[in-house]
Amino acid sequence: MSEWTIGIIGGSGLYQTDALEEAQWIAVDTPWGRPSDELLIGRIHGVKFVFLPRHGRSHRLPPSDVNARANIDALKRAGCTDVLALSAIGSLKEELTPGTFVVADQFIDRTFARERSFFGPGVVAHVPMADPVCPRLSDLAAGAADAAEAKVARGATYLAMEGPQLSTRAESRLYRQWGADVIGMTAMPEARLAREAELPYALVGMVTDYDCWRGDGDDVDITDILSQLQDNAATAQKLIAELATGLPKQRLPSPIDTVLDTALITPPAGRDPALMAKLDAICGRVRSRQEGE
Ligand SMILES: CSC[C@H]1O[C@H](OP(=O)(O)O)[C@H](O)[C@@H]1O
Ligand SMILES: Nc1ncnc2[nH]cnc12
Repeated sequence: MSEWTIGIIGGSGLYQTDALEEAQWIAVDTPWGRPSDELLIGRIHGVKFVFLPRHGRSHRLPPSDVNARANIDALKRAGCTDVLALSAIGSLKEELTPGTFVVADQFIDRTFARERSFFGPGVVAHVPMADPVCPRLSDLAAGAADAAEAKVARGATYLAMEGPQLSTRAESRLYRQWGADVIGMTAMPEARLAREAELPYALVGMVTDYDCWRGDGDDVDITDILSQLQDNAATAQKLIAELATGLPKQRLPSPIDTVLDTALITPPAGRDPALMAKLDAICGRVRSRQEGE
């Protein structure tokens, strides 16, 4: 058993959090480049939290330019044990009304212009993604959203699009036929990279709009999104504080903590030392375990 350190990735509208005590912004560099911003590190009820605004504090990074590898590496390097992502999303279902907090459990990845793995020539790993989120953290996040008095929907398929433009009506309707419930631009490859970094990941999407599938003359418009974002962000601040209150005192291990034990298939002798050095935060645990064998 060990302590929790919770990484929070704040999406559009969520650029800092007031919930942290003794909070400090700390600059972190990574072998993958700079994360979106400095990390805001502090405690809530004694639990360490590390907050990172996904688009930067001044929202200067569009979705395709968010360096998700640097963000996940920085959170791992800062000692995070688990990562909760908070995101603005469009709804593809009538019942998922604006303001609903949706705890995603599946993803469809339609992104195409992003680095999606820490691994590559010289070090090969194939992590399982059948269940892309951590059920324990998702439950805790859903409980925290309830406690923050949000309308909560548990279990949803999030379609990640490249953006930055919003969908055409035909795309929006196609995604509904595919079974997607909500749409956004950032959860992929973030969730994949968290898994490669052995970080249990959960995503709470906060509905800002109905996208454009309804075709009722009330299509998504950025002004509406921004106004709903502000309401959602106020509830998200409460969610973060409630998450700290609801965490079990000690953190039991998760199977995700050790996923590279079987997923990393290049044997130690065949690994490229330069890439292994770059992977120090991501698979330092496996390396020291295997080299000690
Ligand atoms: C301004 S709405 C579009 C923008 O918001 C979402 O980002 P995030 O997931 O970081 O909240 C969405 O995916 C788009 O990037
Ligand atoms: N309709 C939408 N499409 C993609 N990303 C979004 N983020 C918020 N609303 C969205």
